[in-house]
Amino acid sequence: MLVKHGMNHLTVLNSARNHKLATSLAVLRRQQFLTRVLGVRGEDRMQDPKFEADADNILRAITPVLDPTRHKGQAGKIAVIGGCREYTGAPYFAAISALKIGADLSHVFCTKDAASVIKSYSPELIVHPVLEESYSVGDRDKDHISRNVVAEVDKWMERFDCLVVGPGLGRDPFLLDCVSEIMKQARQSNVPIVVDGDGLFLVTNSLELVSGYPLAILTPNVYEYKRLVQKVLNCEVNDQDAHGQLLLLAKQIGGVTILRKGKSDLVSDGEIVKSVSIYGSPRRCGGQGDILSGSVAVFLSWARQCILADEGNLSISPTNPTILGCIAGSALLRKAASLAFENRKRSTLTTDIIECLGISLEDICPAC
Ligand SMILES: NC(=O)C1=CN([C@@H]2O[C@H](COP(=O)(O)OP(=O)(O)OC[C@H]3O[C@@H](n4cnc5c(N)ncnc54)[C@H](O)[C@@H]3O)[C@@H](O)[C@H]2O)[C@@H](O)CC1
Ligand SMILES: Nc1ncnc2c1ncn2[C@@H]1O[C@H](COP(=O)(O)OP(=O)(O)OP(=O)(O)O)[C@@H](O)[C@H]1O
Ligand SMILES: [Mg+2]
Repeated sequence: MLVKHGMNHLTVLNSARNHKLATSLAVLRRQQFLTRVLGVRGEDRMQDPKFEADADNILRAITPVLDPTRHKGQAGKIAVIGGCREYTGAPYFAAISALKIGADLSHVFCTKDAASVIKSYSPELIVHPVLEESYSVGDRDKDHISRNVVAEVDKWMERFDCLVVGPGLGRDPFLLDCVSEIMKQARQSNVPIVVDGDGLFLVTNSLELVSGYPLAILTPNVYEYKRLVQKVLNCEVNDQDAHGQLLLLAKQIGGVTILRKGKSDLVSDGEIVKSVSIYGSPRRCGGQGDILSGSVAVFLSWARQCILADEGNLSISPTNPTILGCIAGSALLRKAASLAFENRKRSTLTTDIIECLGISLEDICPAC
């Protein structure tokens, strides 16, 4: 085929090398330009040490001691809204991560197709097959079905310390309408919401669901962040002023907390910006964001408990529980990913990282 086009392997290799060289030169020139203009390399500004969170101390401060007088439920009850025909892994990863970190109960609200599959992954999860997609509803009374779906989740709502909306949710319009109603109920009950994956697709198109809700956390990956920036700020992602843009974005959505995932994780509530740059893993296998959303939900719940118990005298800063939850979740995931990679190298998978969550937390705050 190559010969047919008048190229042999050597010419292809040379042209590939030349292309690589030209790209490297272009990157170098751009970095030199930024260094001249900004005084610091653009990428490095995202890892400026003065913004780096004191993640270990935060983890120590908010992780509850294993007190024998506590009863089941006090270490956290998390619910994941997600899981459909296509995706069963994502809600499982989020929900099981919450348990592995130390939450007492982890629920999953998903479609009927997904439920038995998720149950078969683990008997530890409480799985509710309540969500419906358009294909299963057909011409039946959609209003009636929607009311039932929302009521099924709502009867549990008061018990939850945090909802995670989106891992493996899919994008079916009827299902997303029901989830919008569930989010409104959660907000009315003052239940914190971590929005991830397809939940971000929903929220980006219906910002009013989270706008002005201080207990909402958005955890966008690179594409989800791009879509959010385009929608809210009407511009492109600006990595030269990543902190400023994230601050502005969080402020524009009424002070929600945003955890921008990437080489460094950046967190802002519209007032401050913090970064977590602990070395994680070079493996980018799918599912790591799901571990993060489940972890953030648990740490946010623990941070809120701590703040209530200490009546605001927490010895760490910042003190916003959503920011604390994001920092703790991000740091723990990165430590676990690093440990898993040490053992598994290129074959590191999300399930390997989940197995390292416990030991990674143990290293920072021993159970006894
Ligand atoms: N095992 C599982 O069940 C998993 C399910 N997941 C779920 O899958 C659903 C979809 O999430 P994804 O993060 O995969 O989202 P997308 O389906 O939007 O993106 C999938 C991939 O497509 C590419 N892509 C997306 N937008 C792009 C763009 N604008 N330009 C170029 N490339 C682009 C990227 O490589 C991206 O990682 C979510 O519900 C998520 O929670 C993921 O969490 C991964 C694991
Ligand atoms: N380039 C990177 N270098 C180091 N860590 C990264 C990098 N990109 C992402 N991460 C880490 O991986 C975690 C998951 O981020 P990622 O962007 O993979 O999420 P995601 O695409 O939503 O994942 P999922 O597949 O679960 O949907 C983040 O907390 C982040 O710390
Ligand atoms: Mg994701």
